Amino acid sequence: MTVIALSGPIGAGKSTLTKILAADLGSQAFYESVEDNPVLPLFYADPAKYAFLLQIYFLNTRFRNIKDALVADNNVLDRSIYEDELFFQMNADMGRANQTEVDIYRDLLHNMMEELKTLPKKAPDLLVHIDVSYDTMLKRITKRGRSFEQLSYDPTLETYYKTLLEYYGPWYENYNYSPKIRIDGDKYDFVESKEDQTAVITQIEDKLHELGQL
Ligand SMILES: Nc1ncnc2c1ncn2[C@@H]1O[C@H](COP(=O)(O)OP(=O)(O)O)[C@@H](O)[C@H]1O
Ligand SMILES: Nc1nc2c(ncn2[C@H]2C[C@H](O)[C@@H](COP(=O)(O)O)O2)c(=O)[nH]1
Repeated sequence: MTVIALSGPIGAGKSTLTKILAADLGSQAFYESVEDNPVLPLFYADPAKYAFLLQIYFLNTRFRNIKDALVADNNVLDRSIYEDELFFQMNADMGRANQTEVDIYRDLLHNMMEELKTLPKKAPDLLVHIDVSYDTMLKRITKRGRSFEQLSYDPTLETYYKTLLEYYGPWYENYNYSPKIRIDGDKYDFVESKEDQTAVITQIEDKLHELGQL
């Protein structure tokens, strides 16, 4: 039983690599709630009003995903729960949540994380982190085309995305819930190039071999 979690900024390629990796390993893919997420468009329209609600929504849906993924065989999760606090901290630092909301959210998150310790597997076996530059991130957000994520929808998203990248660097360095591997998302086009796709899969499989998980 091997559980892999993807991490990385918006548009890094997590969902795409989750699909590729799950197909390659014969695992089940677990995606975060985006298309069916009723709060996400509200958040992008009015971040200060909906930051807390969106965070609670993601926490709830991700926790359900994790409970399913950590008890079944061979799964790939398209974002780790460990990134949730990064998002909320950043939004709070940008003035979109107050200290009471931050304190309540943290308490709830840590309370729920305690529950994970009772599961057969307490953390993923491997975190696969996709690193991207701002230019790559923006190119992919544009390519995917969700209207409310576009700079034309809200030009202040440029600052939001650049700040997000600044939070991700230290987050990845400090991440220690499981072994981890960094994929160069600028270098590898695992959508258009079969060769790049193979190179990325090989890096991940080599790491799984090294860990005795494959
Ligand atoms: N390595 C890559 N090279 C080129 N395009 C990519 C790559 N990874 C993802 N994409 C494209 O970028 C967009 C965002 O990818 P997605 O997997 O949805 O990102 P995430 O789940 O991290 O937000 C999609 O249109 C996808 O086809
Ligand atoms: N404020 C938050 N936004 C979040 C969180 N997790 C995801 N998201 C947003 C970012 C994207 O617009 C969308 C999907 O994320 P992808 O990286 O998969 O494109 O949801 C969060 O915890 N807080």
